[in-house]
Amino acid sequence: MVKLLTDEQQEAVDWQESLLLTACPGSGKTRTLIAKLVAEIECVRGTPRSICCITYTNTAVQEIEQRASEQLQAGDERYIYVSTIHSFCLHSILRPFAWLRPDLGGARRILTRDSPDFEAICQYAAAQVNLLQLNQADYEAFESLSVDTNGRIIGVALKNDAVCRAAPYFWARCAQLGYIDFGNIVYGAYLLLREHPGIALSLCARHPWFLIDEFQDTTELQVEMLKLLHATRRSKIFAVGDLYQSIYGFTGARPELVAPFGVHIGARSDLSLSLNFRSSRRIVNHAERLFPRLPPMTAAGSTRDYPVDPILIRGGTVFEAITEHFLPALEAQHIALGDATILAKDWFSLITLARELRDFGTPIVGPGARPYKRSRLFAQLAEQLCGAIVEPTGDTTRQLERALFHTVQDATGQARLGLFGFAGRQVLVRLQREALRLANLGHGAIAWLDAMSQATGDILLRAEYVDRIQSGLFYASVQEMKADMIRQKVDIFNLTIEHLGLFASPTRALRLSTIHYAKGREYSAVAVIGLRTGYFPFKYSDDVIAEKRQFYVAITRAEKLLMYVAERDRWGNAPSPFLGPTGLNVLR
Ligand SMILES: Nc1ncnc2c1ncn2[C@@H]1O[C@H](COP(=O)(O)OP(=O)(O)OP(=O)(O)O)[C@@H](O)[C@H]1O
Repeated sequence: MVKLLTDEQQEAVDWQESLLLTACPGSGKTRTLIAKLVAEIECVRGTPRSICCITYTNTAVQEIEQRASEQLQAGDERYIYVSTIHSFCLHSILRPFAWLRPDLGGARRILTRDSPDFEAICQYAAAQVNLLQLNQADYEAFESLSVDTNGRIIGVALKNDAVCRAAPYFWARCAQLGYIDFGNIVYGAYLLLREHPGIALSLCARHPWFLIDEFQDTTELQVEMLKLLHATRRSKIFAVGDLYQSIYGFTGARPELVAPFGVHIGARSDLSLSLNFRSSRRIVNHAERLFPRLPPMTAAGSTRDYPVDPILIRGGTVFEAITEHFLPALEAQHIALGDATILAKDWFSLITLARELRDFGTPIVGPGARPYKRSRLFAQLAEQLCGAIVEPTGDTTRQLERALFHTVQDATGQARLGLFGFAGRQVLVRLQREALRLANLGHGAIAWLDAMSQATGDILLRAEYVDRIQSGLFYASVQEMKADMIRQKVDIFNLTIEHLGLFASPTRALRLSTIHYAKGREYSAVAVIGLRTGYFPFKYSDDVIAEKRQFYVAITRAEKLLMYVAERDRWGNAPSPFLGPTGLNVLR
């Protein structure tokens, strides 16, 4: 099914040279990108080439693949290659060409926050510089370590002197244990591209177009890589983004690199998408007060005339603001809980609220909502199996397949791609049948978890996806989940299959999330919390405009209802200056 495009979207798709497209919030950036992806297949069909699309997160990759597949002819999937920047660097550059520079670590496992050795590696590196107690911010700084073209540290880690000093030990320890971190994946790929021009030639022979999503959040390293690709003169670049939505400065993103890059590659840059199909006119007006655009952003979607002004709630606690104002407003406007979100600058400000809302009986998803660690081996598959029992959706099989694949990978260290085929479906049918049988016994979620984790081990052992020792890991991880829940003071005997299923199909629950998580998403109703002086923007912030952009991203997620929450804090701080005369002017 071909989606209709506006004239401005169509003009961008039809442009046959490199293009930097500025797109205001809700202007159909993704729709335009997908239309370009599908349109350019015409020039590669029947060849070994494909159109390469690089986007920011795995979720965005899945969304683009899925939405594109609705418009593709049978067999055309092979002509699109959608990937995150890290996956592109790893699979298209580092691994195939690692033999040119084995020291760059192309053959190593990827180190993520969930890797079993992550904390031990950080602690080892920190100890080398006499940092003996690591806090959350230190782990985050290690996790986001990234470098510029000269290998110098950039981004948030720069503000953490101890982590900067510990970084060489961190990288050396990673190498020793056979890991590579995200920062070095991109840096290693850049070095290979720079030192071996043949690599760029081979990539450009394969991909006549590179489509780049969220270009405002690109780093110097990524810009330099694109320049090296463009220098072959064999590929064109279609980059789409919005400078006002650049919120990844902490990973080294530099929106000021966009314009010079456009000039460098001779890209057209006068085209912009200015119709917002997401938000009501009243919400768009607020966004325009924050960052007036040229041409102005205009509400053009079905919610255009929605008659509710954004609301400011001040004083009281966040919990009171949500339960006494936001939830009743959702009910009055007939907005489902699953269509609404509460946004905060960082996830720890959501933890207490999550606990209070859980006790209040409001179904929620997001940080603090899960009473156990998400990384527990059996957690993801258990949630998906429960979701399939409680509320199967059109996407259930696909999500189950993905969960099963990841669970087997975590248990065995092996990527068993066969799980996405017929053999995987057979295992899934067995798992689902057993999950349903056990749920029908009506003994509650804890008994279900115990029995189902053992059954999963047996089914996967019989299908030869795990060995005998690995088959016991699922039950063991359920014991860890139980311990997590007891620590969180959850009444585990009242936990139901519905509770577990909620995390798999969050359409019935209110989502609590950070603004970064919400980027690229849209909700009928949004409450932005923490709008206090000193906190938003942070009183020691050296980049208030970056925080203003973050606030801009938050308010432009809303379609119909927008609520600002300036809760009371113990220092009696006034509401955020973003709400005052220099910002939205909603303070009286
Ligand atoms: N030509 C169009 N006609 C009608 N609706 C459209 C059109 N283009 C996009 N939309 C709708 O507008 C909404 C926003 O689209 P999308 O999420 O792609 O915007 P975006 O530009 O990526 O936004 P943001 O940058 O804020 O994340 C979606 O619901 C989409 O279906």
